[in-house]
Amino acid sequence: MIAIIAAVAAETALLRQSLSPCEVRRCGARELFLGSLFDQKVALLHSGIGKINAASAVTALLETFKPEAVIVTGCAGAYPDSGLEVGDLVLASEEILADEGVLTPQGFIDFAALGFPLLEHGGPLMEQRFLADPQLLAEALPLIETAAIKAGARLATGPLVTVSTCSGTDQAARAMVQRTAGIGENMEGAAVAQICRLYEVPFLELRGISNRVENRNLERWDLPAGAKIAQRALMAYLKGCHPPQESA
Ligand SMILES: O=C(O)c1cccc(C(=O)CC[C@H]2O[C@@H](n3cnc4c(=O)[nH]cnc43)[C@H](O)[C@@H]2O)c1
Repeated sequence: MIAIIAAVAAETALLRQSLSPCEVRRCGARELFLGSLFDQKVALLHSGIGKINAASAVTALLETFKPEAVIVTGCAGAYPDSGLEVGDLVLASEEILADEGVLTPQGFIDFAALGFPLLEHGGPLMEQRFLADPQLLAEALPLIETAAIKAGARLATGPLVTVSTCSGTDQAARAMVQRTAGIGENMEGAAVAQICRLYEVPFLELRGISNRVENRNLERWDLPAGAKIAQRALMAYLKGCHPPQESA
């Protein structure tokens, strides 16, 4: 089974239309949609926006199921100089927890530099970056590249940054790029990646660009366009990838 997590229902409407059958079950405090998509068994969950919702949703899921992979989807903002525009695609090479640290007169100090582990699993994890599963990423890249070309969209692969306070100024966006080398920003990905690491479940993240990260101007945002391209590309991936081995 492949688990798909998005923040809100609008980010999975197309996926749910194609899900057959579409059985609705409880998963902790949330609804879980179970069915098949292109011969892949899929469990689909809406976490709600932000890291707390995302961590709680994926924890409830992984306490009940042992999926072969967890894929995060939805919208993201494109950082300056990423080459990405609204309607493009981003596949995360890694996820970065960008808020956890201390802002000092000398700049931001992350938890690793402070000496606090964010995760104790097989020893302390002294970093706040979580890699996408290399095998999933290698399989997904060509399939999503093809989907992007068909849709006339660009695809970029690189670090995605997870924040609680979104960057609503050009200055904040540039500072975040300088600090993280990220190509885009979201509010859930790193939380899901951290919990996947804890449960040793492969993690992948594919998002559609809904906005540039810049001086806040909602007239330039297009959340439906970001959600649509991400779902189209995710469907192309599910259609083309090998069904995962069922775990015992
Ligand atoms: O009203 C605003 O200025 C505003 C700023 C950032 C995010 C929002 C949302 O409504 C969050 C939507 C949802 O989509 C992801 N997302 C999309 N663009 C961004 C972004 O530039 N920075 C952070 N997250 C973004 C996020 O994962 C949320 O789930 C509104």
